[in-house]
Amino acid sequence: MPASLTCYHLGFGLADLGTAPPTTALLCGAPERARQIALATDGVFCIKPLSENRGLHSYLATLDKRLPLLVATSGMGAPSLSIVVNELFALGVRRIIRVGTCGSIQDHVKTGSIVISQAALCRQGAADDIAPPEYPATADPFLTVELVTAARRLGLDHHLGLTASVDTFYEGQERCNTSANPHLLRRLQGITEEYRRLNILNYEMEAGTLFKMAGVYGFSAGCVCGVLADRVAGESIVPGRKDMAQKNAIRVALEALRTPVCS
Ligand SMILES: O=P(O)(O)O[C@H]1O[C@H](CO)[C@@H](O)[C@H]1O
Ligand SMILES: O=c1cc[nH]c(=O)[nH]1
Repeated sequence: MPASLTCYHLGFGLADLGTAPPTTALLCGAPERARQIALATDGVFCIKPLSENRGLHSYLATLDKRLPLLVATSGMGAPSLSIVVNELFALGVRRIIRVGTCGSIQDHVKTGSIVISQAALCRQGAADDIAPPEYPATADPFLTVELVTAARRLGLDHHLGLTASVDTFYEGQERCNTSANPHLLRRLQGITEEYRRLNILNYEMEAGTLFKMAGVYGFSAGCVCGVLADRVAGESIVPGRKDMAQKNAIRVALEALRTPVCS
């Protein structure tokens, strides 16, 4: 990509990334989480905010003044993530860790803990524009080992397993009591129980498409999410769990980058 070009959606280009452009990105659904990582996390030094175009807050940073890091926002859902990831790849990013939040659908996966996704059941329309539905949505195994090792080292309650990535927070995750739409399509009624029996751990809305893009484009992707909803007990976000869940997901991602065991 020519240095003079600005990515249309991200709102910055290679010329903004200095002489050693980051090849690693942390990608959050929420702009506040990107801001928190870049501006209020031990060991992360923000070189400069890059853009807030369309609410996609991005920062140029380093980890421990050593590893160049892009901290970016994907927005919610796969269509937005696909645009952001496409443009990050064009800028030379080759390793992406999604640092997200999720809802647990298993009794043993408690709120406040974290889930590291080894692969995703990808029920996402955007991903079908990139690869066929049956194309595997898998995380980079080495990066995933780094995330699990980091969680262990930090002594955090964590789970490694399968994630369901879907397009909607309400209908697609079988919410009808807390949704403005109480009518669920027949094919979605009972879907959470079905996924539970398939040993899927959690619901979120981006990992599957990220993993498929990683396979097709040729980059390394991982995903760590803090659990803030207990979908065995109910539909709502559990108050008071969000901060800890997010903080733990951030800690795991940074620790994985800090102390790699696979390379
Ligand atoms: O907290 P983030 O990273 O946005 O992730 C989760 O939260 C959003 C829904 O509330 C979706 O984007 C879902 O994947
Ligand atoms: O239940 C949840 C919580 C966060 N994000 C989701 O997609 N679902």
